[in-house]
Amino acid sequence: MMKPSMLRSIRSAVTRGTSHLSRRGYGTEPVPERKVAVLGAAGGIGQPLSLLMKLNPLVSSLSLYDIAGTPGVAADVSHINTRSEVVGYQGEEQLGKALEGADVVIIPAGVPRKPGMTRDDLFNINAGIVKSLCAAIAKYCPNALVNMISNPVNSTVPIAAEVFKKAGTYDEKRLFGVTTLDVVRAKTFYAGKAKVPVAEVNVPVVGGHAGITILPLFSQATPQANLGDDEIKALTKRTQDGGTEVVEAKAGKGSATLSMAYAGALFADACLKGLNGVPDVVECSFVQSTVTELPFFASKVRLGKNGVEEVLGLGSLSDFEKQGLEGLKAELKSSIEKGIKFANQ
Ligand SMILES: NC(=O)c1ccc[n+]([C@@H]2O[C@H](COP(=O)([O-])OP(=O)(O)OC[C@H]3O[C@@H](n4cnc5c(N)ncnc54)[C@H](O)[C@@H]3O)[C@@H](O)[C@H]2O)c1
Ligand SMILES: O=C(O)C[C@H](O)C(=O)O
Repeated sequence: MMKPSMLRSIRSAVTRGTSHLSRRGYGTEPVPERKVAVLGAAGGIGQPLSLLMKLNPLVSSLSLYDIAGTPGVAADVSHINTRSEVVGYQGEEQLGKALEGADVVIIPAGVPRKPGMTRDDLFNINAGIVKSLCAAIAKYCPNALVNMISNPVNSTVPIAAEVFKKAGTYDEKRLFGVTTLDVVRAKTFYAGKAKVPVAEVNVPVVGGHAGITILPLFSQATPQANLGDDEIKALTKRTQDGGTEVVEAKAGKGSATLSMAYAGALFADACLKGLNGVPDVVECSFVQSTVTELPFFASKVRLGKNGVEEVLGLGSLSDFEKQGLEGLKAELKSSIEKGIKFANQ
């Protein structure tokens, strides 16, 4: 049996590793009540993400929804002695209750890739799942911030926007494609190559969330390191292929789940902090945008009480990054249009 001291050190390691998952920024103020719903909570991402949200002291109510398997996950997670009340909901007839009053809805529902597939190959199944979940969000919690994880993100976010528009609830400030895993990967790979402490590293990642549409801006990485052009090219390629690296290593058993849960928890925490009025919360996300001519684009975004407070520009790019930006536009445009067309059929 695990000793209490060991359990304490695991919990503190989790909290240290996710230092943003803390009351920092609140002083002695009471932390507001916040309901977070996870849709797809019994899945490979959903389970560890539910765990991490249960560890987040900003969450007072944790609503776990899936088409199957939620009672077990909810019972399990609910025994953890942290702030939030946990309720599991299963099946479409319970979706409304799961969503009612939610401040943040995280969506990792849908099928993952197998080796040889692209994220776009998931479109036929996941587009329908996302469409119906977003229709329910429009009905039961139209003011929630929506964190879209389900792939292909480059299309599922435009689908969500169209569903909300049709329902008359669309607010571009409240819809986010979660691209945080790209940032997490870029930071890890850069720190390894530049031999700098990973906790100090920042790298913006812009564009979208698939292959060449993922554009890490290593020219803006901090701390700066003297990496050569070939090293930057290799780091860029590894970041773009990070998802595929995991899909291949899992050899048919799905895609990134644990690192995605971590990234999803980071992003949801940033949304909660923004809602709670913590200043200067900035994360990269795929949002409605005028940064380029494309209607949706990932870039740094300042989060606030209403969701997106400001979509930040790209800053100055290296020639290599300028080329990458031009090179990604056609694919990203077509994925966005595919989502819009599907939602309006
Ligand atoms: N944005 C990113 O960076 C990123 C990273 C990793 C994975 N993903 C994507 O996240 C999705 C989920 O991946 P996973 O590994 O957790 O898959 P998984 O198959 O392990 O889990 C998916 C869960 O969704 C549930 N589900 C299916 N239809 C549903 C519906 N209508 N309502 C509610 N729940 C439903 C399933 O029952 C299952 O529990 C995939 O589309 C994957 O490509 C995105
Ligand atoms: O690669 C995938 O299919 C999952 C996810 O988008 C990832 O980047 O890991």
